Amino acid sequence: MWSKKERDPEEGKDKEMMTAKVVALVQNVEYTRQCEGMEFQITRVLAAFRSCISEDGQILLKEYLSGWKEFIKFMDSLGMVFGFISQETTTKINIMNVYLAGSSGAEYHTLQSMIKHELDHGLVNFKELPRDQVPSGCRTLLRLHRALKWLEMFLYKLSISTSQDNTGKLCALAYEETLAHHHSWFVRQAAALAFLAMPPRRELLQILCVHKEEEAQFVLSTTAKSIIRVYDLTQRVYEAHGMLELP
Ligand SMILES: CCCCCCCC/C=C\CCCCCCCC(=O)N[C@@H](COP(=O)(O)O)[C@H](O)/C=C/CCCCCCCCCCCCC
Repeated sequence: MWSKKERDPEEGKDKEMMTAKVVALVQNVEYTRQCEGMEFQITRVLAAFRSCISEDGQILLKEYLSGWKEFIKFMDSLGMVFGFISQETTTKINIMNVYLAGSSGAEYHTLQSMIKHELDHGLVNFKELPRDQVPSGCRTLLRLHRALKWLEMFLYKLSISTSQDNTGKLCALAYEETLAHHHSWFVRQAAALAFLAMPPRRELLQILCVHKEEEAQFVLSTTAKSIIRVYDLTQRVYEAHGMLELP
């Protein structure tokens, strides 16, 4: 897995290196030309996750969710087999958007303000999920947060893979190590079937507008590191409030 130094390239001199790498990728004329016309663009994921941590260390929910909306385009490009995953992600994003657009929308500007608002108003259920209530923003975002760990693990495995590796197996291994224990038996079976339909590595990299091996490592590791920063900060905030196991 990514080393500690790699996990937080924003510290010290690595901050300039990380920012320079992201800028280099986004401004790479040849790379961005390769992406023209593509529905899913990894550079939009980069931009979203790079911009969702404010200067004072807040997680900006609008930007966070815009990164997830780009992920849905990726899943939709993989076909119907991934439809239930895409639909589930859309459902979670829609719940969040109702809160961001609602009468208390200002309280949902950041993860931290959302947690304070929902705790202050007794909106977070620590014991069970009442079926007759809209799930809280804290609980809903936690589900997306957990999935980011899967993505981090999958991107890492993909970044060190070769053309001989089976991407479905990489998906499944990352899923077993991160998300599976949060899911029901039925969901785990459905996910396992979806992984069988994962396109080969070469096709996946084409969706990422990557046509050279050396580009793959750079694009995947740069993307992963922008996601890791958000994941790690979100994890610390949830942990500080004892909210990592919200039902
Ligand atoms: C080459 C890489 C480019 C990056 C693009 C990757 C985009 C995909 C990123 C993440 C996809 C996973 C999102 C799934 C959200 C799951 C939320 C969740 O856990 N929901 C469960 C719990 O919710 P509650 O029931 O407690 O409300 C829900 O029960 C599960 C529903 C079924 C869907 C879960 C399937 C999880 C599969 C994870 C592997 C994703 C494979 C995507 C392949 C691109």
